[in-house]
Amino acid sequence: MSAPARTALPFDLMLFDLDGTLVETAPEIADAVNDTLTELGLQPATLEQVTRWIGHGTRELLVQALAARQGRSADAVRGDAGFAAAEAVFQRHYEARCGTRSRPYPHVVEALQALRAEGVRLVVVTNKEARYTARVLQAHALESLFDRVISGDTLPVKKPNPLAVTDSLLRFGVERSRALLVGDSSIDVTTARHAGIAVWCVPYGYNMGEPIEACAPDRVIADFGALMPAALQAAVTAVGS
Ligand SMILES: O=C(O)COP(=O)(O)O
Ligand SMILES: [Mg+2]
Repeated sequence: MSAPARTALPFDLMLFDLDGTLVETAPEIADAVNDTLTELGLQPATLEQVTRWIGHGTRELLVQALAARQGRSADAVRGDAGFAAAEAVFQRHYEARCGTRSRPYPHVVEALQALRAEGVRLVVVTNKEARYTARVLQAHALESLFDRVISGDTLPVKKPNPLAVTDSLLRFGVERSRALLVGDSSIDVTTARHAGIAVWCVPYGYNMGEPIEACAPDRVIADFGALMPAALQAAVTAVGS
């Protein structure tokens, strides 16, 4: 694929985390977790607990939920012969819940449309498994805004491994210095650091209960309404330096 023309912004490629960055998904994930726990005869979890378990993909989230509710270690749950059956129950419930209570965060759609109009390549990089990613994006008519969607099981490794980023740099012919990852967690910051690209974070997402500032992203933006102004300001700073 040919390299994109340089945009007026400092970035020709922007990669976006999904859960907690583009879309508020915790309420419907919590619904699916609690449908599953109830069906398995276990006590439900709170929204706060489920929110802290988001980040390493929904399979790992289910491991954490079962470990907490059964008083076992995560390793014991993963190694349990019955885990596949629990996963099938979760899959059924989460597919039914996807898109019911999730919402794109304020200004996300307008910001993505504005970036596309500038010619920036846009990629989703999420640890959520592809079957659910597709449903969430479809439910909110977001898929057509992206040039590529990379889920937790699209490549052999997931974040914080930087492969999704480095593979996108190659595919779109973009230099590291012209790419930005926008995320909400330490996993996103580490992914960007491993890939050698800039990382900006939103403070409202799911960072396993920690404030995002503790992860030292290059910039914290209040929301997607601040994304384009911050990028334009970074362009001015780059020209001035
Ligand atoms: O599904 C998860 O656990 C996390 O997904 P994210 O990478 O989009 O935040
Ligand atoms: Mg996230």
